[in-house]
Amino acid sequence: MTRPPFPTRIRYAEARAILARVAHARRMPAEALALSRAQGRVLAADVAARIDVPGFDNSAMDGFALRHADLAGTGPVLALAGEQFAGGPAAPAIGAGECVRITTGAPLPAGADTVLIREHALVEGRTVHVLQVPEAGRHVRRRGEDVQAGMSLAVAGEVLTPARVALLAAQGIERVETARRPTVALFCTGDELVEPGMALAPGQIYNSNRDLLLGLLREEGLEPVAWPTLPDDPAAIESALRHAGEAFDLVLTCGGVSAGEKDHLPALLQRRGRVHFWKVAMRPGMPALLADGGSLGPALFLCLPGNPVSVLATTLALARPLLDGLQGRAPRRPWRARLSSPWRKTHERLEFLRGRLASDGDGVLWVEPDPADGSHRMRAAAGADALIVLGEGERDYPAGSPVEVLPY
Ligand SMILES: Nc1nc2c(c(=O)[nH]1)N[C@H]1C(S)=C(S)[C@@H](COP(=O)(O)OP(=O)(O)OC[C@H]3O[C@@H](n4cnc5c(N)ncnc54)[C@H](O)[C@@H]3O)O[C@H]1N2
Ligand code: MOO
Repeated sequence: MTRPPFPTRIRYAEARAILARVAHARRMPAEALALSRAQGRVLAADVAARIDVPGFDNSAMDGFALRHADLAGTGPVLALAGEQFAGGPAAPAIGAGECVRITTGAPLPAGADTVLIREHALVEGRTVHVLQVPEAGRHVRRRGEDVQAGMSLAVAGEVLTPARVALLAAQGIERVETARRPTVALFCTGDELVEPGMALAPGQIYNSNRDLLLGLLREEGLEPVAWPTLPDDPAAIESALRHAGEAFDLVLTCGGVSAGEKDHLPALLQRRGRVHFWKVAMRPGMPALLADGGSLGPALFLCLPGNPVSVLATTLALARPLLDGLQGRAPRRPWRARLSSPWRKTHERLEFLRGRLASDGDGVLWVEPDPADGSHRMRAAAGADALIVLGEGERDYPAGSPVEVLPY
């Protein structure tokens, strides 16, 4: 048997390295987006602060701005000299023995250095009795206390979470450079597939991978386009993939990528494209294939196996790193948990087992592996909320073993 001219039966780490290299070479271009539409995007350029925040010393509470030096002695009394509301006209500077009524966020009047909260004051006409003396500087938010102009606020590769969007909005920034999102065409293949809502003939099954893939990709913020299900017919597959290959950044297929007589994708991509790898030593998900489209078009092709749990595992373990890489996203933080039950791993490949996460009263994260580990057993995957990654090789994992988990 001649060796194929591409990596095959490779280790998962090697597949990740190839995905990273291919993604780097196909980086999405940056596009400037209105900040209000940028949530969830990957930043394509660093952002530095333009202004100090707070922009001026201001009150953290509703109450009275005063000079702390005036509070010496017992039962201090101050003269109410004016008012300073947030966004209102500036109050005059306060002099000795005076205070100014102030609201939260209002600039501290000149001369004031401390705020007395409303609840600790008794007001009689223009006189304010101080019931409880605050520490010097209390309830004052200093200019630049949170952000100083020039400091780094966000760096390329970070995802714009709502909090990061708000941080940039507080700078008056209205446009940001983000990585364009890859466009994704989605194909399910197989003569046995019937869409939900139709009647099943003998030997047919419902297409469940389409909704699984649409959901997983939408959770990544993508807007995948599902194409009609493909029959196990080489000419029909070639024609559809060529159309998608011309129009999308990524063509994602599921099914028809293994060793069967009806598995046409590997031959097609070897003939018309350039295969980066086929078959990764992982379970489930072994038959996954990555290729450049070649004469099928400029798209990248990632072909996932058809078994539903394999789709879940390969999407999280292969497609997601690829999509992250295409957008220049910084590596995600790994999650670890302890196995609630022992597990005996009896095969060589890297395992992506289904498990359910729960944290205990001590704040330790545990994961309960589901013994229903067949790659067709979607009920176990649906009852779980994480994939448990177990290293290569046979091994006994006692209860309590720390393991990496991919929550979903
Ligand atoms: N001789 C070998 N047989 C198989 C191998 C192998 O290496 N040598 N690999 C096995 C592994 S591992 C997997 S995973 C599957 C993957 O096969 P394919 O990618 O070719 O997928 P299909 O054969 O088309 O389908 C597999 C399975 O999944 C069902 N399926 C497919 N699409 C959908 C869908 N959209 N929704 C729900 N279910 C779907 C399909 O009916 C099959 O039952 O191959 C093993 N065999
Ligand atoms: O790799 Mo297959 O996905 O084990 O069932």
